[in-house]
Amino acid sequence: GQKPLGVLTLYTKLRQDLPTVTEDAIVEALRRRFFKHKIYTYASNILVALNPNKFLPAYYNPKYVKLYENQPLGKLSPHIFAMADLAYRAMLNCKVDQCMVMSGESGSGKTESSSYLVHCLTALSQQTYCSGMERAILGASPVLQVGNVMFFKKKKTFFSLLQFC
Ligand SMILES: Nc1ncnc2c1ncn2[C@@H]1O[C@H](COP(=O)(O)OP(=O)(O)OP(=O)(O)O)[C@@H](O)[C@H]1O
Repeated sequence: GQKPLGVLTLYTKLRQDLPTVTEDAIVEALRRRFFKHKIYTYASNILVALNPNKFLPAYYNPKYVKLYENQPLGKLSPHIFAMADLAYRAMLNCKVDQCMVMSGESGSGKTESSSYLVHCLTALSQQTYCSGMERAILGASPVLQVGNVMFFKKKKTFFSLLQFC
């Protein structure tokens, strides 16, 4: 296969896309992408999501959960499912609680993005590699939302999605 994009390559790619890193250059790069209906952009391992204010079916086809599964960040085009997969895999591999923080002004899409993350995490956790026992535990531990924090449980590790504006 294809050589995965490492952090260095990603950085080089960013440098190519943004020869001068100023606020104007960043906004302009995001604007150019937005007009091509590309609402997701990586800044290193952070995902910047722009609110398209309309449903973009091309992004959320369920097959993309599978496509982004277990892929190094940056190999495929930026996507919220890639972030879900990254955190999910870190939880499974390192057996350490994971926390995803979503920050943005009111109306920027935090709640909407949370539901895409929940959708993807739920799908990932129902994959066939889950043992029957894990599935039983998952089934008994539905996602819990307390205020702006959503919790998932998988074995002894917790998942939380935090939102703030
Ligand atoms: N990825 C997206 N695709 C389609 N529509 C979106 C997306 N993100 C946001 N929206 C639209 O923008 C609206 C506002 O988004 P959302 O409610 O998620 O904002 P928020 O950041 O949670 O706001 P608040 O902080 O006020 O709760 C949504 O109701 C939805 O119509």
